[in-house]
Amino acid sequence: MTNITDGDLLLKNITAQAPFPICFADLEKAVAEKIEAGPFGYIRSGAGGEQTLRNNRAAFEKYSIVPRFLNDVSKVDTSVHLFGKTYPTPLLFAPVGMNGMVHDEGELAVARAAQFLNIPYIQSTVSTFALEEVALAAPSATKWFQLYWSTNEEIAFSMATRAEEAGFEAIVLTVDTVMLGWREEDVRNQFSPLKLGYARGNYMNDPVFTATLPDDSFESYVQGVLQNVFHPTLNWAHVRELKKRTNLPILLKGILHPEDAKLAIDNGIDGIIVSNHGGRQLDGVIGSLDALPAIAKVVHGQIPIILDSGVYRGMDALKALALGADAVAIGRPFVYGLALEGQQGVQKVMTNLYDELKVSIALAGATSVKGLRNITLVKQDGTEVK
Ligand SMILES: Cc1cc2nc3c(=O)[nH]c(=O)nc-3n(C[C@H](O)[C@H](O)[C@H](O)COP(=O)(O)O)c2cc1C
Ligand SMILES: O=C(O)C(=O)c1ccccc1
Repeated sequence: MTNITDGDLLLKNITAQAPFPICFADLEKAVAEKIEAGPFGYIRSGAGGEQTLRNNRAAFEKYSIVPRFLNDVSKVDTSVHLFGKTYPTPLLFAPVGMNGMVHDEGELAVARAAQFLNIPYIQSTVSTFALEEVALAAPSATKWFQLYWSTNEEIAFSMATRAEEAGFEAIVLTVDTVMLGWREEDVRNQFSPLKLGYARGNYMNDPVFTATLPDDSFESYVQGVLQNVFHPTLNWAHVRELKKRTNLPILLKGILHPEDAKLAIDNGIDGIIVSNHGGRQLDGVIGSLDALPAIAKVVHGQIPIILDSGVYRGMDALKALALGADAVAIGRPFVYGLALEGQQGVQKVMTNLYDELKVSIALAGATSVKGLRNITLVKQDGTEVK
């Protein structure tokens, strides 16, 4: 429970000694000026002509909040309950690979920020640091492991087992990246972080993976990762097999169709992440927020729904929560914070999102995350959507 009468949540940003970018556009601009075009383009861009990337933002802009007043909103409860634990805020760290591209401490810095803020951290398969290193760096953070299936599926099972042994509390199987999207900006910049070795963290120390390599040269590792990380055969039978091989709850990340959400429930999946991978996979795809209402209808509270792709403000989070998400995951914003100021930068970005969310919930006339479901949203044309 946050007491909103504590003071002006914005003031600490105004009196800050060293100003820090306050919104997504400012963050992006600052990072563009700080890091090289290759890594910056890799992080910023979407696939193809970036229609999906634009759809994500357009979807948020299409919905308007119709606030209610004269409720006492002095106390706002932003807490959320997920898989048996309560967190102070409905925000999560989306899995983002290869953090070593923008900061030497990479995922370690992000996981430490997650621990400090008590926000669940989802570590990517293609991280610069190994999951065991992250577990050591942030032992009390809630950690989930994002799994990319492997062509050699024993590698996938090995990683899932390692995650469980290292104290990770859920497996997030990403289903939208069976091959890499058509990323034109990376062609322009002639940039591949995979080829530079930024994705080796979890592979280097995997006994099943290393046993498949001809030698321990850098080139063999990189080739091994490339051969395994893309896995176009992935299907529901693999999901069922994974369920047998792990005791952890499984979430599917990248669900956009209500039928797939239904199949996830039918297959005993524990949660879904409505996402189009931040517009980085198939171009021309529905904005994730636009996909949410139909999915929320089918899921009907049976399993938690997390949404990502384009949540760049507290007010965006509010809209997703009002339309049926239980929590939202943040991608690029925290990566930009990491690039600018490491762990401190990640904390500043997430704290600003959280503070803006608190202010927005209160100003919309609600006093809790659940209460947002009663807030009226209208679409651009004025039609009431809920
Ligand atoms: C640089 C970068 C790397 C990513 N790597 C992964 C990954 O390894 N696994 C994954 O499931 N999603 C990955 N994603 C997608 C994010 O988890 C998330 O879906 C997306 O960033 C959300 O959109 P947003 O950046 O607009 O917040 C990556 C995104 C970015 C920007
Ligand atoms: O860049 C990404 O979005 C991503 O998810 C990914 C997937 C496989 C290998 C490297 C990155």
